[in-house]
Amino acid sequence: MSFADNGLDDLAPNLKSALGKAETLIEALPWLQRFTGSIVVVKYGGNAMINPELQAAFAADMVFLHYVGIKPVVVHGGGPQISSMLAKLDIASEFKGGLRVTTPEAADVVRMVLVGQVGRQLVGLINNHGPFAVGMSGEDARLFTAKRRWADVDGERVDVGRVGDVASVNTAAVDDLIAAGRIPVVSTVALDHDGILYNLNADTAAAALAEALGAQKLIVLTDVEGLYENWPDKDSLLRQVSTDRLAEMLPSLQAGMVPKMEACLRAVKGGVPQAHVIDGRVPHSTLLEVFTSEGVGTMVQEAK
Ligand SMILES: Nc1ncnc2c1ncn2[C@@H]1O[C@H](COP(=O)(O)OP(=O)(O)O)[C@@H](O)[C@H]1O
Ligand SMILES: CC(=O)N[C@@H](CCC(=O)OP(=O)(O)O)C(=O)O
Repeated sequence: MSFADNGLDDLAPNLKSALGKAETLIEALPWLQRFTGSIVVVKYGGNAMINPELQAAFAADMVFLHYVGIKPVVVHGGGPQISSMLAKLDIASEFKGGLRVTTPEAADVVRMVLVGQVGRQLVGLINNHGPFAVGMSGEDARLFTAKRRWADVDGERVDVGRVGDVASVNTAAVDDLIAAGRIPVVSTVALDHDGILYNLNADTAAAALAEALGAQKLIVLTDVEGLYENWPDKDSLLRQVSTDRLAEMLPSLQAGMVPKMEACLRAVKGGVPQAHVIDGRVPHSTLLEVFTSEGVGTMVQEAK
């Protein structure tokens, strides 16, 4: 029963509205109890960084999580930002199986854009609230060691150049930052054992990091409401999908959804209890996911 329905009809409108806010806060209580002290890995996709207001709202959400005792770790993308820089530099670029075909020259541009632009900007927005965010790339303290990755195009293994998978994760530096009350902001480039630079898909890297950190949740912000069973039929949004069903669906998925849903599957199979794909175009969608009973987007979990 809501406060407003509780025989309080003659209350002044401002007090009614305040009671509504109290209701919202109290709805968060079970979720605060459940997630306080937990690590939540949040992947912020380049397509969800639509405008400065949304980016600022995202940054505020991370700081909110921090203040309520949740430990957010941000892994950011930047696909559109990389594409626009490659176009400016007149370097051709295409995707195969959801992965960017990456020449050595393009890998340098990926590093420049992710580490030097997108990561910096996010760190700055979070730090508008206090000295919380520290940016790092997969190269720093050898967070990720990369190994070469091939794309899967209609069941065929396709060479996409300097695209890496995560061979191993060394969480030491991220652990230190979390222990110091900081918010790590991770850019997804990494070196392999021979020191060669690789471009990691940010969903893939976020999943590997969530698994290695023992995160309670992986939240992936993108530019659709979630996973649609029959894309692009907007009535086919899945609110929940089991790992078994997702594994069956994977071969039929298209474009960016392929690495994204592979990543969610990998995280949950690797012990992360829940992975969520949510709409980053909605301000504060992360808070809606974590603190409301109905959540938002698509949740992936093991079949019970
Ligand atoms: N089954 C599906 N459900 C939802 N989106 C899909 C599906 N299949 C393909 N897509 C496409 O995948 C896109 C998200 O992937 P991507 O562009 O790589 O996002 P991001 O930059 O957030 O990682 C959506 O905008 C949509 O066009
Ligand atoms: C190998 C590969 O495709 N890497 C991605 C890295 C950035 C990324 O993943 O960004 P989004 O999350 O915004 O898609 C790329 O070059 O676009």
